[in-house]
Amino acid sequence: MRDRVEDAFHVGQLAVGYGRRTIIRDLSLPTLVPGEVTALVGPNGAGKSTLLRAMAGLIRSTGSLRLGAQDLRKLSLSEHASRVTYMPQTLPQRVALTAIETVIAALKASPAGGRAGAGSQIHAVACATLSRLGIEHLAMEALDQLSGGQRQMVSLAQALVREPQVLLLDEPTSALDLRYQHLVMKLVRDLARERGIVAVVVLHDLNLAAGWADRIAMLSRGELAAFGTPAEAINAAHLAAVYGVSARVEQCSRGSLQVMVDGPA
Ligand SMILES: Nc1ncnc2c1ncn2[C@@H]1O[C@H](COP(=O)(O)OP(=O)(O)OP(=O)(O)O)[C@@H](O)[C@H]1O
Repeated sequence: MRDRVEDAFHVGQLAVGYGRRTIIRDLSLPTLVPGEVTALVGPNGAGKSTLLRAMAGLIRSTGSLRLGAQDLRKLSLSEHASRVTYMPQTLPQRVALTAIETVIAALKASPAGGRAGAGSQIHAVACATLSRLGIEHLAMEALDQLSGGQRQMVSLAQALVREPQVLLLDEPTSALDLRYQHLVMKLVRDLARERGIVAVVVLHDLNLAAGWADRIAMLSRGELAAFGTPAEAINAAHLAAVYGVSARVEQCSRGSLQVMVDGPA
């Protein structure tokens, strides 16, 4: 298990933009600790993907990005990527490879591939990852013949097999049916706990976020509007201010939060 302090992820005074347009200005997050899942939520265009890509080192930003004592800005992009894995919103290219081949390729390209050792072990690790996601039956299917949701699951397998310290998932459930949405969120939560991963997941479904995330980071126009446990961050006042909706947030008989939107505020 990773150490909560040594392997915590720190994002401080981050500023990100495209050309001259600033999207995120002076954004700091409370420390993200290993073993916890943070759901990054907010309206369209709030800057969620931009923030995730900056955390992954894929777009230029200023401010502080640290993993424990390690300043991520001092690392090469590949070193950064070996610690912080980013799964983009866009689905994998329709390449002429099977699902298992794409997972093996991702594993071989990461330090986890070196740790896995020989070819047969690499194959076993890739198979185990597909099984854990409940998609072992897709192993020999050509990626370009899979549905959008199935390709999203393979993309997630590619991210998980790299064994990152920080896992950044941009809308990993957007193309999934109900069962797989919950299966993916449960898996991310379980893996975060088991392996001490810092997981940040962009979600639009607030009920999914409230059900599976330890923390909610609510973004509005490039700024952090709320951060805390689901009960702290998701409430009628925040939903009205950030999303412009009139909503009720109630606890269901099993204890989880339920968001009911009555309409535009
Ligand atoms: N490559 C880009 N070049 C220029 N502007 C961009 C680029 N990507 C995003 N933007 C702008 O940055 C702002 C934030 O976009 P971003 O994709 O980060 O939002 P988001 O919160 O992830 O939205 P959504 O929920 O719709 O995916 C938007 O105004 C968008 O137009």
